[in-house]
Amino acid sequence: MRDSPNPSAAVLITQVHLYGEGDLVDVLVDDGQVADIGAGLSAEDASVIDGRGGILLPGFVDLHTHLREPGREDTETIATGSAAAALGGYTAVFAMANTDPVADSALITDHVWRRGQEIGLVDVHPVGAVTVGLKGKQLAELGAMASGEARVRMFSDDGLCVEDPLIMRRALEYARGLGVLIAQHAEEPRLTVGAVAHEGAAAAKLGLTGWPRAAEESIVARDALLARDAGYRVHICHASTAGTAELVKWAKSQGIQITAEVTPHHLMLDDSRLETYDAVNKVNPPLRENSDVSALRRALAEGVIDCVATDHAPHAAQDKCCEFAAARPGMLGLQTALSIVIDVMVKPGLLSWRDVARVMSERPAQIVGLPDQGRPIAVGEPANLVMVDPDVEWIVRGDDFVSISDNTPFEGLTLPGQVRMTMLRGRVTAQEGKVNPL
Ligand SMILES: NC(=O)N[C@@H](CC(=O)O)C(=O)O
Ligand SMILES: [Zn+2]
Ligand SMILES: [Zn+2]
Repeated sequence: MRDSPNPSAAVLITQVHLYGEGDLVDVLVDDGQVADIGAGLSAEDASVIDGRGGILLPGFVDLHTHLREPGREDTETIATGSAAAALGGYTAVFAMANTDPVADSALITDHVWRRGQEIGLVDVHPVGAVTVGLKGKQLAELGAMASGEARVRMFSDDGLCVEDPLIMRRALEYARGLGVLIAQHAEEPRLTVGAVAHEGAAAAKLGLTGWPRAAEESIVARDALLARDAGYRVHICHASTAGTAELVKWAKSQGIQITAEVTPHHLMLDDSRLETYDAVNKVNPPLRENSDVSALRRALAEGVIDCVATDHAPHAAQDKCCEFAAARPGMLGLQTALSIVIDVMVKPGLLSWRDVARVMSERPAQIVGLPDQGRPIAVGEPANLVMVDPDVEWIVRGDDFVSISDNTPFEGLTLPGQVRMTMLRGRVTAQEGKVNPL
């Protein structure tokens, strides 16, 4: 575990419900750790944060984010993405490798890690590419990235699928030797040539080329079998169909080591959104049908899908405000993820607050093997925390986000729940909507 660069002063968080449960308590944080928990605590030198009955959870861990640095700093940087993460309640994010240049060497992955630490708002863990240049032909130097300063623990060609089954098989075998995670963007490219939207009635009516469910599900099934034979784990990025949930359930029932994430947008939106031809709704995998949305919610509630990951994908206005087919896929997620989860999962009773801690913090930390994140809120544990006011409602305005880009599909929506404070190793990184840089 890494030490905090400047161990912070003591902080007393008063009047919070741990995991939204039980009586109100105070939590004393000192030297980067939870030092005491109880009613009516006092501490001479501590700064006090009035919890006002808020909910205290372990800081969120995002297994899937795009920060666009290096290469597209006009759309997001490690600094602005870190700020968005802290404001969203995150204490660790995994930055995907599809940058320019691609993060397929320790030179790049170490740079991303160091830059994240300099900014100090969230631990930015670089994801290494599985193949050189994301080209799918030759394995990247996974070992060199894993043993670099960033200690890369997750590899993915996200944006593209590791399409060749032999390369995927080799990747899993190497990953097993290194103890790292392979995360697959499941898309059989021969089935998605020219595809821009979910293959269904909505796309047919609008004349948009369809991305069939089978393009995702065939890779999920294949990779489950490859993981079985490798005797090693595989992680499925952004599950988007009912069939993917069924396949993951089946694979788990066979003892196959498979895990899966779902995005907030796939938990809330469906392809009825396409009608406006507004490319803010264009994303990979595409928004599916209402029946898929329901199945994904159920699968997350039941633990078939392990966690929520944002797939935060900033894009410039000129890459979004254009013809639907020409627009880039992807949408912002870091600053809306919690509120969407509250709206579609907590409010209808599908998840408790303790479950929110599980799907947004504990499971992702376990899946990727982060020892200091997703820990219980208990004395002696690292103080990576988020405090939430579940009752406040707010209106989404892309312009208000700290991200450089503003491509949110939730523009104008009233959402519940606000992050009041985020803390990384005892240091407040965001409070009442403001970030607190080092
Ligand atoms: N999700 C997306 O639609 N886009 C992602 C790539 C990806 O996650 O596949 C991006 O990098 O913009
Ligand atoms: Zn992807
Ligand atoms: Zn992605």
